Amino acid sequence: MIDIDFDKLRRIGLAQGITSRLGELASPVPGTRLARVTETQRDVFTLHDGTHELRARALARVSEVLQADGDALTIGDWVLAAPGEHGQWWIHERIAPVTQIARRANDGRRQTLASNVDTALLVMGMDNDFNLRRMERYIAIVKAADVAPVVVLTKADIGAREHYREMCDRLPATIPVLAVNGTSPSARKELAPWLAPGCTLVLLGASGAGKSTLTNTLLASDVQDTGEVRRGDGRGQHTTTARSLHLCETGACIIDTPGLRTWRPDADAQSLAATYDDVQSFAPLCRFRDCRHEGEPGCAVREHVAQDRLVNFQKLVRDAERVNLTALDRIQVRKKWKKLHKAGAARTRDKRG
Ligand SMILES: Nc1nc2c(ncn2[C@@H]2O[C@H](COP(=O)(O)OP(=O)(O)OP(=O)(O)O)[C@@H](O)[C@H]2O)c(=O)[nH]1
Ligand SMILES: [Zn+2]
Repeated sequence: MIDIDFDKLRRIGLAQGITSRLGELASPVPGTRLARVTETQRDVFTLHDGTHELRARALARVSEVLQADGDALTIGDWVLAAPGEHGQWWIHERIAPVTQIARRANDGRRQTLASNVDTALLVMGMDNDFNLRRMERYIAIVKAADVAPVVVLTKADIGAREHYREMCDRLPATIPVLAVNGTSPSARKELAPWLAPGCTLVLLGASGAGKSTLTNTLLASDVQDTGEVRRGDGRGQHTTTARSLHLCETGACIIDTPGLRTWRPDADAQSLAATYDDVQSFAPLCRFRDCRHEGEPGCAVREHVAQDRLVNFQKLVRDAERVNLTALDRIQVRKKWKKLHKAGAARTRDKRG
């Protein structure tokens, strides 16, 4: 039997996708408990089971299997854990995440950022840090991971308000854009539609963009609004002791991440291209079916999509293609050489024979 308290776990974001995966497990270890990873520190993990925080390590086979796939235990993951002999908890299984945001490090290794996330708050200041192209990259990366993007422009109180207009003009209307003062409680009201109970959000953006400020504002209990003072010991209701995955008053889970200015997408060119709704919807109207939207006549995409946005789109896709191609190319080249070598050896044999 696995120990699962659904009501309590729903409070820390347990959703249908994970429960059905749990039912599909071949042979779950008896006596294990379902819990969520709320903090990672090298090989020690903080888990939450809906009531308590647990400190755990992963069994070697769990980390090895994940590592072989370029995967790793990540904040937001759901795991099955059991106590060992000395009060130490062990992670016996990781439930395959429904969504996962990852990036490629410069050496090509995959780094996971957050698992089982519904919404990504893409945080950018309306100050010197403002950059339309970088925001478009963020959007493509999270959409390719099936996570819904919300653009949150911070420093509305001190930044250049026209940046808000620029962003709205640039992006398709399907992507929500907010301008907030992250230091003000009003930000909580503006973000309320994404803070429903059981939803998990991750904040992504460059260092100094205002992620931690916004997280703190979203986490603070609004005493004036509810007329209530925080209850309990801060566990379960408020995971105040956890640094990375926090429980918001509204019932949403919030993951704060370290600053990431740019990151290489962990997605192929095709899935990245598919995230540009506007390009995808106009492309069928181009005169040529294989239009690259690079100057062909009768191009509907060039007619409707802002030029700089299109240039950025093409760069993103080309970059992703190049990464794919180099890996593939290497295999192709190796195959070709092997073939030539074999043919050469066979010819030599024929001549001699
Ligand atoms: N006036 C104003 N200041 C803000 C706002 N958001 C953030 N700041 C300030 O900007 C600075 C950086 O904010 P942080 O929240 O630490 O930024 P961060 O994205 O968490 O940065 P890292 O933790 O390095 O990734 C702090 O001095 C904040 O007080 C805002 O909406 N208005
Ligand atoms: Zn075209």
